[in-house]
Amino acid sequence: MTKKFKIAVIPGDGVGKEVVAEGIKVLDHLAQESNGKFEFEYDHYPWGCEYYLEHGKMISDDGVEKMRDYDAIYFGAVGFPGVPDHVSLWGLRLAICQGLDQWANIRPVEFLPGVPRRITHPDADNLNWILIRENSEGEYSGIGGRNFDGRGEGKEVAVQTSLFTEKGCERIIRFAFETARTRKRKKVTSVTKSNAQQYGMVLWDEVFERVSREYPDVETDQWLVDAMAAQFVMHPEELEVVVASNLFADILSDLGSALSGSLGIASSANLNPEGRTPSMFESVHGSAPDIAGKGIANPIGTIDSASLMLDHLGLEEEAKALHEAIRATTGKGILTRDIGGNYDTEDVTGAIIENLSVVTDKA
Ligand SMILES: NC(=O)c1ccc[n+]([C@@H]2O[C@H](COP(=O)([O-])OP(=O)(O)OC[C@H]3O[C@@H](n4cnc5c(N)ncnc54)[C@H](O)[C@@H]3O)[C@@H](O)[C@H]2O)c1
Ligand SMILES: O=C(O)C[C@@H](O)C(=O)O
Ligand SMILES: [K+]
Ligand SMILES: [Mn+2]
Repeated sequence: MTKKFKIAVIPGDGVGKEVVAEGIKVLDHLAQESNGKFEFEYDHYPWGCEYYLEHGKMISDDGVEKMRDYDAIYFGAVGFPGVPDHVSLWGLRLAICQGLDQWANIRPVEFLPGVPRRITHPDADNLNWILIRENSEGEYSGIGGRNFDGRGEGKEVAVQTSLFTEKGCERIIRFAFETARTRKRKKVTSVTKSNAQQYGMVLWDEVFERVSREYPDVETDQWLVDAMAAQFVMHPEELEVVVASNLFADILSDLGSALSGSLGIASSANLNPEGRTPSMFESVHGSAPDIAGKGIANPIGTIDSASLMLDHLGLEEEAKALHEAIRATTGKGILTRDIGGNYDTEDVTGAIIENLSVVTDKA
């Protein structure tokens, strides 16, 4: 019997629209070639900054609730000049991630063959680490305010509060340890700034130490975020599973992707690990207004996120084949401009689809 997966598609803004269209081509190809094993049924949602300019909101009132009907959400990117970034981000990505309690955001840092990397490590081909971003609280609690009594120009104040709960820390830290158990080295590095952030991040550290005692088979390491940024560059071979707060992991994931070549190749999954709600798959990068509409965006981050989605849907073989096809494509030098090539978005997708047939024929 054919398995049917219902996918909500939210291309969003800027290059998000371009790269999601490419990801759908790849998914369609896989479904076509599956000999009736599975198919995808997509619903496209027009949410984003254009929608906001027309309707005064980033997503329809029942939008987040509607997402519960799907097996997964495939997301592009949000944000575009003309709508303040905090309005677009809170109105769409965070509304969905927090509304559906997608509390674990996984962001692999991968060194693809043929992609010039900005790291001098002699064994860069074998580097491969994964960032685990707390995705529900921390610096993204949204607690705060401005202009409490209209103090007037030059006297404004703003309060922005982080929220760390023991439950929130524990579930993401435990998730990191469980992830480490599935990997080669079995090592978790926890990143905080608990010298300066003496409440929330000290709580995080305490939870880390407590949970780590339940995983004696997993090696642990703890770093302050500033030193960790340097470690990313100096000793990437020491990294395997890196767990950090919402904001720190956000920043470190851009650093990791840049070291591996470009923001354009980094994939991610916003997971509700309990499976109570659908998870959302998207690139790490944003809407890239500087290159939007030119057909030159790198589609790999979004296509590789589709591979994470396939894996999540139980299509492990297809996920692996897609990932291998991406590696074969970069290995052959089919690269967009951000990674030193001259190919357009569609060329890369075409090559991935071509390589996919080669990979699946071999299997
Ligand atoms: N998850 C998301 O939807 C998400 C993530 C990051 C930023 N944003 C939003 O996106 C907008 C732009 O943010 P930004 O400029 O800080 O970050 P960005 O990731 O959009 O772009 C940063 C740089 O990386 C390049 N880049 C990004 N994706 C690329 C791709 N696929 N191929 C080639 N080059 C690529 C861009 O051209 C740009 O020079 C803002 O509104 C921001 O809030 C959204
Ligand atoms: O931090 C965010 O939520 C926006 C963006 O920078 C991201 O990485 O998804
Ligand atoms: K994105
Ligand atoms: Mn980011």
